[in-house]
Amino acid sequence: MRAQPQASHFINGAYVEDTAGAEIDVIFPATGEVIAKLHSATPAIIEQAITSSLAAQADWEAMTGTERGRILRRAADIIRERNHDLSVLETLDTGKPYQETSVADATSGADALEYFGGLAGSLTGEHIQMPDGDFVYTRREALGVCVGIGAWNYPTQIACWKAAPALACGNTSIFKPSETTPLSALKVAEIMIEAGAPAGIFNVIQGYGDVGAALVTDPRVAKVSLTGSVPTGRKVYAAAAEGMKHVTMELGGKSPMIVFDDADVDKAVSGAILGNFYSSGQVCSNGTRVFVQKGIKEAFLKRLSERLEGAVIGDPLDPETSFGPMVSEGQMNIVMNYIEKGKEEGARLAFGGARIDGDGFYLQPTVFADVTDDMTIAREEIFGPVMSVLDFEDEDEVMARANDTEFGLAAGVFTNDLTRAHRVVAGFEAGTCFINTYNDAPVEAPFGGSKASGVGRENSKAAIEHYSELKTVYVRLSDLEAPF
Ligand SMILES: NC(=O)c1ccc[n+]([C@@H]2O[C@H](COP(=O)([O-])OP(=O)(O)OC[C@H]3O[C@@H](n4cnc5c(N)ncnc54)[C@H](O)[C@@H]3O)[C@@H](O)[C@H]2O)c1
Repeated sequence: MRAQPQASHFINGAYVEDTAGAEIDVIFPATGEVIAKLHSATPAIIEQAITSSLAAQADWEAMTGTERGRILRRAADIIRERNHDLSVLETLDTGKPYQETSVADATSGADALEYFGGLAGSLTGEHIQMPDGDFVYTRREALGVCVGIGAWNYPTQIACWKAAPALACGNTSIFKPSETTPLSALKVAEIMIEAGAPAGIFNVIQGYGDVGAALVTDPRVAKVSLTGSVPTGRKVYAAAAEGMKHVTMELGGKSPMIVFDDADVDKAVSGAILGNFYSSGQVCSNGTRVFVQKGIKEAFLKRLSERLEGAVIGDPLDPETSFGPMVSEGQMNIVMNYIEKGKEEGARLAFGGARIDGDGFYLQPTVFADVTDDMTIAREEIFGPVMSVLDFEDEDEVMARANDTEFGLAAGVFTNDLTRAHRVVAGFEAGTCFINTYNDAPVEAPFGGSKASGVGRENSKAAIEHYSELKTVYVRLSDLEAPF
């Protein structure tokens, strides 16, 4: 199986290569096969990307929002037309089942391009009346060159969630995908040109962390948006602060999901499956600490095990497969270590817990019961298919325990008592909350984290504030006096 792109980078409307850059092997996680070989960006490539992005910015911003929006919406349409091919590529790159990529990856990217394309024509400043005829107006201006740095779990979606609002606001965008999943962002860049985008407004360059760091520290870059882990976020945020750059940080989590004993058990089990095993558990907002009220704990665990037996584990390109491999051997080993820690620290293995034999990086969906708050598996982000089930007695106790974490990305509650549901979400220290559902992330709704899980919001109108700034203009029509 080969998925070799024309070249590693896409700059100024064309594929570009520089074989002097460190090699990047792209591996199909289901088989371990190398499907493409790319090169990390050299300083010369980084320079080309920034120069082209800077050169394109003023003319792009000078277009009307409606014109910019039309191009983004055309790109969305092309992505939808090619959803099958793009989804196959995403599956090869990430190992996620086609059953998922065909509905949640390219389509989610297209949603962002369509939504922000639609908003672009309506972006305005405001008029503020002052006494004696004076007034203030604000101009909503682009920031300049915006850098996006991606994680490997949703490569197309992350590229589009960062590029679409940036471009809608008149910025240009440089995207560095994760070195683990570099393929699909190149396709997005190709499609932008096909949709009529001027060369240079969306450049993609590959590379390891050092390429990301070079982009973040370049004084010509105005804004950095990172999707990645908290440790990387701390480094990138600090480097951006040095240059007083705007940032959006979409980082990791260890989110709680609380199931009260009046909840519909089957729906709660569905929520727990969606919030732990979609994308083989490689989702930042996953509700990996599932607090189940004591009265329904055994019923919940029994139903969960029955439902997990129904997971179809296999070739992710087969549309029947519902559970694929981990993205890489390294990530599989990290998760295996956590599973061992869970056993050592006394959690009860209720389901799975083993690697599946073969060349691919497959793990079983895994559930630990009788987990306590101090266990490593209940404190650290695992980023794999490992659910921790914890017991609780009452609401006050579970709220304190749910919030006792440095993370604050997401949180969910399952209950049939609506008053309690709203009280509980108001008490969650998290940016994105769910009632009787888990992990829905439509483009119309803000998405992001509190506490160590992030800064800023992606999607929705809220993202506009993070990709533009207001210039204030005071206009005096009254007499102007001075003390001397
Ligand atoms: N909140 C969200 O929206 C969201 C979404 C997906 C994933 N994530 C998080 O991402 C993590 C998994 O992804 P990962 O392993 O690719 O994360 P990571 O932090 O290892 O890498 C993220 C990106 O940062 C780059 N990078 C690494 N060091 C850098 C540096 N010093 N300067 C600039 N860039 C640097 C990497 O090359 C990669 O492209 C998990 O913690 C997950 O929760 C968050």
